[in-house]
Amino acid sequence: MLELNTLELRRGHRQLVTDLSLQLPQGQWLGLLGANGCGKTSLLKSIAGLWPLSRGRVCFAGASLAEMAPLARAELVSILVQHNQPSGGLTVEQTVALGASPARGCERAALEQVLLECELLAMRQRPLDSLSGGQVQRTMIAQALLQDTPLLLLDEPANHLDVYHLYTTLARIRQRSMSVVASFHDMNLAAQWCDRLLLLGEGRVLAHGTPEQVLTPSLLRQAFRVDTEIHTGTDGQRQVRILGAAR
Ligand SMILES: Nc1ncnc2c1ncn2[C@@H]1O[C@H](COP(=O)(O)OP(=O)(O)OP(=O)(O)O)[C@@H](O)[C@H]1O
Repeated sequence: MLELNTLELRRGHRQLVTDLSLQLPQGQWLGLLGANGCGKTSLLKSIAGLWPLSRGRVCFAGASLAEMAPLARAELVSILVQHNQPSGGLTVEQTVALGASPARGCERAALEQVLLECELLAMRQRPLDSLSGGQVQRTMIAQALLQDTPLLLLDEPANHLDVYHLYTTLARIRQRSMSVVASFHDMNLAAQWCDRLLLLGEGRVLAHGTPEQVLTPSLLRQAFRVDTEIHTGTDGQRQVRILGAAR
């Protein structure tokens, strides 16, 4: 179980999140939504212990992540960050292997498995800086999966991925029964994959709940300054159609 207890998050003088408390049961997915600059990446980094909270605690399985030694934390949490710059000369396989647990080392079978899952076997020897954006993204997702942690943080997992690779990658992560906190710009994608959504804006949490509770025209107008129409599919899933800038 991931627990966020009375979190407050700031960047410089700007307050991004205040008084955020929630619990995410093991295996569930929480989607972060909100306009550019509202604090999705900062919140993910704070959960991972990469950016300090101004107040509050993040606990996983009852232990405070910030108070844990970095190696112990790396056994529990992995993070996919945005704007990955391919580092000089490493191949796909070498880059994925960097995700290996320092305690357990790089287990061959686990490495082969994630290369297979992320459909990287055919390009395993290619230098990362020779790949397309989507191929780099799949490599970085494979690196995070090799860590094999119970909590996975994904900053815009959809970046650069075509619809086939996006769907199959998320479906394979789903099969692993990890808890996931992921930021999305596509609200329909978030509604499809997440059990709960957290909508950020105006320096606070605008809403937290199921996709049905969060994806409403009034909340989306407040968060994104757009008018929307919400449909419910035959499978009961929320579908948002953007009508235009709010009038
Ligand atoms: N390294 C930094 N130093 C100072 N301020 C930063 C830094 N990174 C982000 N910020 C600021 O913190 C705020 C939140 O940024 P953050 O990247 O968390 O937003 P976001 O919701 O992920 O945005 P986007 O949708 O554009 O990716 C923004 O105002 C941003 O300018």
